[in-house]
Amino acid sequence: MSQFAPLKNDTFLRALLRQPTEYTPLWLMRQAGRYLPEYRKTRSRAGSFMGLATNPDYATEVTLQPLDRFPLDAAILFSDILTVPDAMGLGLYFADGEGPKFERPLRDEKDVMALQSPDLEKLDYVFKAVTQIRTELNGRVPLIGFAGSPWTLACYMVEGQGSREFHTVKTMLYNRPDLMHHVLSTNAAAVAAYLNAQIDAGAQAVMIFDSWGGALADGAYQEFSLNYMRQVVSQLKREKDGVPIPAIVFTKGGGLWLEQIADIGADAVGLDWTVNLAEARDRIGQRVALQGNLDPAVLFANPEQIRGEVSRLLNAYGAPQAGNGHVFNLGHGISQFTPPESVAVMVDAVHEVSRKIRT
Ligand SMILES: Cc1c2[nH]c(c1CCC(=O)O)Cc1[nH]c(c(CCC(=O)O)c1C)Cc1[nH]c(c(CCC(=O)O)c1C)Cc1[nH]c(c(C)c1CCC(=O)O)C2
Repeated sequence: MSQFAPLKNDTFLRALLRQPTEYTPLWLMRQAGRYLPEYRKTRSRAGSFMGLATNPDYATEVTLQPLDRFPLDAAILFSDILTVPDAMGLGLYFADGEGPKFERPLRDEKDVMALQSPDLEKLDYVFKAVTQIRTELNGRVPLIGFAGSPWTLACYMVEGQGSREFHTVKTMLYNRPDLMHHVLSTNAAAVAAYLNAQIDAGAQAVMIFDSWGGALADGAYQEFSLNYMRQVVSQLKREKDGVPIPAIVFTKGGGLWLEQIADIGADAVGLDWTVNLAEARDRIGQRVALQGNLDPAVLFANPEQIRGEVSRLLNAYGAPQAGNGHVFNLGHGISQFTPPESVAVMVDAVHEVSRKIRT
């Protein structure tokens, strides 16, 4: 028996498991974030992004904010993928107005060989937040846990920050593939342990974000990103208290490799907005559920256009049939400049139009 309240809305979990649903469930990548004035308020009280993420009370508060505004079908833990390399000792910080950075990036053989899977104690604030969020959700909707892919984490760990060209990490990949593989297998072990601890703490589905897999060449993608996501997925707990825990994998820019991504053992594959949803359904929709894939920029348009684009996507997928399933989402994280009213229009349109398509 679970210590948590029973789920009142399990539409999201059923869609991931390719079971019938009355409508298409949705949630949004980065649904808790700067486009919400209440998020900005809590963030200024906390002082910084990490101040929010490391305090389970704040993390719970901001996780629930988008759900109080919109009838979304899932909550996602408020945290960041870079908490794992931080716990490995790389020293994560956010400089004002810039993205995330590491004080001690992996620069040479000595740095790489010293890398170890982190003591999960150091990430206890994450697991505490998971349990507190699940408790306060009180069965409203399922809670998603997440982690970065081994490759995407390695990009930040070697570059020391975000990058456009990935000069440093790709130099290591081609020049010293042995070192690259050492980083990636350490990351894979860390990510699997981290996701399993989130599942133990109460996460009801998990997602692996491979934001930079699409920066790799064909061949390199399979060797340096996909292989390690497969390792992670194969080590995940797929059940808790007798209930399945679905796993979602998302490679941004992975459209060319959908069949291979669908083959690594996850329940669902996330799609960015460059992918045609009807084609993706035909290619892999009987093997995995699909999640996506509205261009986040659609939310800058007027309500009529938003409803039109939502309807176009839902119709491209069509009515889910036996053996397939669709979770609506954006093709990448929501922009901080999104008007919250546009999100309300989109959420209502997804529920309304998808009910109609089913009848
Ligand atoms: C690459 C990556 C990161 N973080 C993440 C990824 C993978 C997904 C993707 O590709 O977007 C994942 C992430 N980051 C965050 C979440 C929270 C859950 C959610 O609501 O989806 C998730 C799932 C919060 C966050 N993580 C961050 C913010 C903004 C920080 C702030 O409040 O100032 C949020 C809400 C910071 C962050 N963290 C990261 C970056 C590049 C940034 C800066 C982004 C920016 O400035 O827009 C690394």
